[in-house]
Amino acid sequence: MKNFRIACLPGDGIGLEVMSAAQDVLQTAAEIHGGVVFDFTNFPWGSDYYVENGLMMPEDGIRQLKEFDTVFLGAVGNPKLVPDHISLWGMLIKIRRELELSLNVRPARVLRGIDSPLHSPNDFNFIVVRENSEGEYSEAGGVIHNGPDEIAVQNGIFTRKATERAIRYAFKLAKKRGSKVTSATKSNGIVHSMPFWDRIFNEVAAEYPDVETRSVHIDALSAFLVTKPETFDVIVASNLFGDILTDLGGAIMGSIGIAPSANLNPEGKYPSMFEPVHGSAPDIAGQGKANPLGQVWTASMMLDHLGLPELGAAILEACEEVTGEGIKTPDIGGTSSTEEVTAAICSALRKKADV
Ligand SMILES: NC(=O)c1ccc[n+]([C@@H]2O[C@H](COP(=O)([O-])OP(=O)(O)OC[C@H]3O[C@@H](n4cnc5c(N)ncnc54)[C@H](O)[C@@H]3O)[C@@H](O)[C@H]2O)c1
Ligand SMILES: O=C(O)C[C@@H](O)C(=O)O
Ligand SMILES: [K+]
Ligand SMILES: [Mn+2]
Repeated sequence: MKNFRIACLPGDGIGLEVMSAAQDVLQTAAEIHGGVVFDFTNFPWGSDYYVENGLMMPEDGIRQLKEFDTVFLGAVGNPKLVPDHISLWGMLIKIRRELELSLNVRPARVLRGIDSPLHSPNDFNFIVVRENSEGEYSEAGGVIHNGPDEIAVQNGIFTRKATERAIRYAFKLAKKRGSKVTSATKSNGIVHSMPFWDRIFNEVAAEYPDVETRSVHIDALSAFLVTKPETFDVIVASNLFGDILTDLGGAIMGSIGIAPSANLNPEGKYPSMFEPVHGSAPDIAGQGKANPLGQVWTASMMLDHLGLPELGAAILEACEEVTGEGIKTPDIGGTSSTEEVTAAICSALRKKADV
């Protein structure tokens, strides 16, 4: 029996609902496999924890997470209780930084039975590699003076090391997937960091002459993801651009509630963290309407990472069987609840074990 220790951080809002769903699916996957155990430890960190303790997670929280094989997170944020920049930087971004999760990998593709809002989605299948440690997400800056003289300064940080790491990972991924890399730039408007980004992209591209490359300004790239998403394979983007492109990726799949992500520590020095792209969705929290597919697909990516790719693939196939049968939450045009979709995925998985 192989035992995997998984630190689970449901977080806030629908994070709790989709986490419980994904844990049920993972337990079912372990049952049908027969040779693995997923040992979940749930941590109650998040906005409610903040109200009680003045922190999103305990002082030694990062040290606790380092003891696990992976971290599995739902969503963080409850703007009624805690300002969003405090909740995000106090937990999600803190974990990304302190566990050195410098890459955020976010696929988007057409899933069976889910209608894209696009007229001709043409079976797109792309993956965004988001630089996850710096860029536009930076603490460098501040606010000075008051009243009409008040000034806010926010500096973007682009290091050669992190830029090159993200771009190189994108090329390695493209070699595996067999096709091309698109770089998200904005070197016409952002005059220092983006020409620097382009220069490093071109340097790395020169080492991969057999991979087709192009640089596209982020504004045009956003439009192309709507008009011809099937022309993209791997897209590499800075932290903010990658953030925006991946909600767009979710939207063209049918809902941002479907999109998964892996926050990777590329050297394996610390555990990697897996979380869906979406947030805590306060508008639907507690109503049983949350789409569990983003968290469940994220679980499938986590199994790939843990060396169980067949089990990961079985989970994703089970999801597509269920959506193919029309068992879906309201965000993708269905009438089923989170629990009904989850139960259907678990029973589709059990059926696989019977054959
Ligand atoms: N990684 C994260 O934990 C993360 C990501 C984004 C936003 N947030 C936080 O979440 C809170 C809400 O942010 P937001 O409203 O901008 O983004 P959001 O992703 O929470 O919600 C945007 C819209 O998508 C819908 N949606 C999202 N996930 C869904 C799902 N699984 N099923 C069905 N519908 C779903 C919501 O109902 C809402 O209408 C804020 O506090 C924000 O900071 C956290
Ligand atoms: O990185 C962020 O800004 C938080 C959230 O929007 C995300 O995409 O993970
Ligand atoms: K999330
Ligand atoms: Mn986002």
